[in-house]
Amino acid sequence: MMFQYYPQVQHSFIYELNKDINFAAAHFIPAEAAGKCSRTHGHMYIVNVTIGGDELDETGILVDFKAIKQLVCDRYDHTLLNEHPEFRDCHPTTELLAQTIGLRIRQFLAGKQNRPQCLQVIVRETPTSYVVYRPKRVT
Ligand SMILES: Nc1nc2c(c(=O)[nH]1)N=C([C@H](O)[C@H](O)COP(=O)(O)OP(=O)(O)OP(=O)(O)O)CN2
Ligand SMILES: [Zn+2]
Repeated sequence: MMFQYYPQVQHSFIYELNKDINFAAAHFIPAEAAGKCSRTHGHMYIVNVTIGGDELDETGILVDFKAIKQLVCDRYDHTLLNEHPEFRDCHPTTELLAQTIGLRIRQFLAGKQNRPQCLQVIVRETPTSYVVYRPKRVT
């Protein structure tokens, strides 16, 4: 496992949890401007999710690391991203994948009594390209 430098997100929560997730997927960007990326190709996506909160649950955790991994991998690992309904009307760019993962995690966390918040999602598509998505805070 490679340890990486991650951009930090500012917050005042007591707890901050980070989960690294890797998955393999294919995609294509069906736009003339995308050049070679308009052809189907694959990536080993590297995702980092940051979650904050002030309260732990009855088990003593903010949120289960495994649950965060499953949310992402069960949906996207070894799939063609373009075939998912969330990318029917938009392209599976790094930006929109990060946003989609962020929204998915936010929906999952909304059901938790201890109210953890998704603070940041980083999606690395290649060794030289990554996007940081920071959802607007709901207060
Ligand atoms: N802002 C974005 N730009 C590009 C995206 C994207 O999602 N958002 N995606 C691509 C392609 O999908 C491509 O897979 C990644 O492109 P790139 O970083 O250019 O890949 P390289 O390995 O060729 O990078 P080098 O640093 O030149 O080796 C393109 N752009
Ligand atoms: Zn690509």
